[in-house]
Amino acid sequence: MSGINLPSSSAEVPFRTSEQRKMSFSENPCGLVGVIDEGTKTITFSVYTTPDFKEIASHSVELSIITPQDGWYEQDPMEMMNSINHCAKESLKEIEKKGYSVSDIASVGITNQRETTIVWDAVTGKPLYNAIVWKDIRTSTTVEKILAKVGDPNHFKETTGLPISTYFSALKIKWLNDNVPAVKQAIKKNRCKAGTVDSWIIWNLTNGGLHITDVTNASRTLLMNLCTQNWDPVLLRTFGIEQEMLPRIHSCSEIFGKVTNDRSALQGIVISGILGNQQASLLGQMCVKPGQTKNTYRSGCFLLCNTGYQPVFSRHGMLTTVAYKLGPKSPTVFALEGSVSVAGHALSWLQNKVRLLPDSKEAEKYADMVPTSGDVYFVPAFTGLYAPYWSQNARGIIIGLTQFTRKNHIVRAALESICFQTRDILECMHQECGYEINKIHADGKLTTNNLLMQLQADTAGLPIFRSQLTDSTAFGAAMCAAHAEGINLCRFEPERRYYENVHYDTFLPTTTVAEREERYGKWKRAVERCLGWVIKQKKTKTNTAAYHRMLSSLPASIFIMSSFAMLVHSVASVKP
Ligand SMILES: Nc1ncnc2c1ncn2[C@@H]1O[C@H](COP(=O)(O)OP(=O)(O)O)[C@@H](O)[C@H]1O
Ligand SMILES: O=P(O)(O)OC[C@H](O)CO
Repeated sequence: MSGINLPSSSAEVPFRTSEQRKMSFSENPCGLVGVIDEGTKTITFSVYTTPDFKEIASHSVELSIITPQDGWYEQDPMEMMNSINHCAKESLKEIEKKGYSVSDIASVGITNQRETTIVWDAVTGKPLYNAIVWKDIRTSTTVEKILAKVGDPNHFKETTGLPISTYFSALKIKWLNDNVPAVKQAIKKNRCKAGTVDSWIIWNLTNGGLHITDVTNASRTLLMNLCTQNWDPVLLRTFGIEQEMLPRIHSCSEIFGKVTNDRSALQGIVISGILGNQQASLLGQMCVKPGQTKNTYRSGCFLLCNTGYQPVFSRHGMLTTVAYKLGPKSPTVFALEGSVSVAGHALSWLQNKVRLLPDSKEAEKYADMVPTSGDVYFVPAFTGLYAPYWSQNARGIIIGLTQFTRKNHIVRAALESICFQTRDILECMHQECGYEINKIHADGKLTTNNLLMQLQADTAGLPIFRSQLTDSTAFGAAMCAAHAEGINLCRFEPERRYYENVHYDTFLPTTTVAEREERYGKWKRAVERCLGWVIKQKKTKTNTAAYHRMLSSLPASIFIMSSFAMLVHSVASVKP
């Protein structure tokens, strides 16, 4: 099957004849596709039929998050693998009830939370540390040091499309190398492997046979050159990372290999798709033409605008990222992305930490009990703010409280914060890519919240098209896997899927321009107040060690002065 030159959706590829279909289906007559969706909060395994992509089974479990210190987010890589296996087993039971068997699954696609970084021992296959999750900010001191040297947060932007931020994998690998002796040792012995979650999953499924990633995940590391789509030697040197540690970069859709791990429920199945989860939902939403835009509302919120074959470099805080590359010989399609680190996570916080909500699923009910947020604004900058601010020193704020404020107002303000953050992105996106963004395709669990969708339309002044597909991310990954040359289970048919199969609920704006601008102006004032809140990073155990290492390289007089300052600090922190 020839590669399909998306996004020019008119680049037609002939339908397979029934003879060809029989041939390619000879091994797997039912042509099912499985998807591992490893999100920050939830792991799901689902199974789709082809070529109509009906979901016939799905099983999810929540993944624990470990927060050893404020701003640190970790996950257990072994729990990830066990959960994936559990979900796969449960889904396989479901398909068996429907008359299928595991051998009907022709291939499996993987989509994952991006930037989250894992290092492991190539010999034992064991993780050398917990996964450091994308929103973790332990590397903020390193970021500050790099910024002090290079001056410009966009120093690597032309090469990578990304600003220097705690968000990206390079900083996390550097931290692991600098702070975890087991990692340092493994690197010395040439046994250390590193990667994003997709690489870890594939390494495990193939018993260490494959150490690979795809171009979308690699484009989120701050180590990949967007032009060559390979690891950049200058960046590797800058972060002190050996190329041997890193996976080989592939396209998103090709036959990578088979699951060989005999403990995996997926043993014997071909792996033919890898895609970061936000790129997968861009595909799943059929945003395949330049200018088409989607926003996914999950723990975070990620708005991507397809910019076609040319990377567009942002001057206003958007990221330039690879959207997809559907085969080794297919062209690379790029996107501009506005990333919001806290969306649904704000609701989880209201539920689990401050207990204003019994369940984030009930946010709509609670927020709907009041007609407005009562002029309360909630900026959930728990670990700083991502796009377009990129401020690691911002912290959360709830402002505008009066004696009349009820918890319902705060819940409503949390929903509005998701909408205002999206508006922040839209403001810049339009200036950057020049496309008239006249509607947004919305997906993700949070979009079941009708009030959120209406508030989004009212805040952005744009119609929101909510996909009725249960999961655009998994759907995008399923299409990507089924499209791979040699698997040939589907032809990527944006037009047909768009108009015939996927249905949308539409939410139209009900506010006037003046109302929108007034409220948005207040949001911007609230944001201003939370920027730069953190003046000095708190010293942690580990960065105290790094601090001492740094001190040992300074002249003695400075050392004495610094030690005196630390002593004063520790005396001051002793409680009476
Ligand atoms: N039905 C729902 N209504 C509103 N919010 C929801 C609902 N279900 C989940 N959420 C929110 O969505 C977020 C998690 O979505 P999920 O898709 O599981 O995340 P992830 O992509 O991080 O794995 C949570 O932060 C939770 O607050
Ligand atoms: O797991 P999600 O849906 O919050 O997505 C996380 C993103 O991929 C992080 O960049």
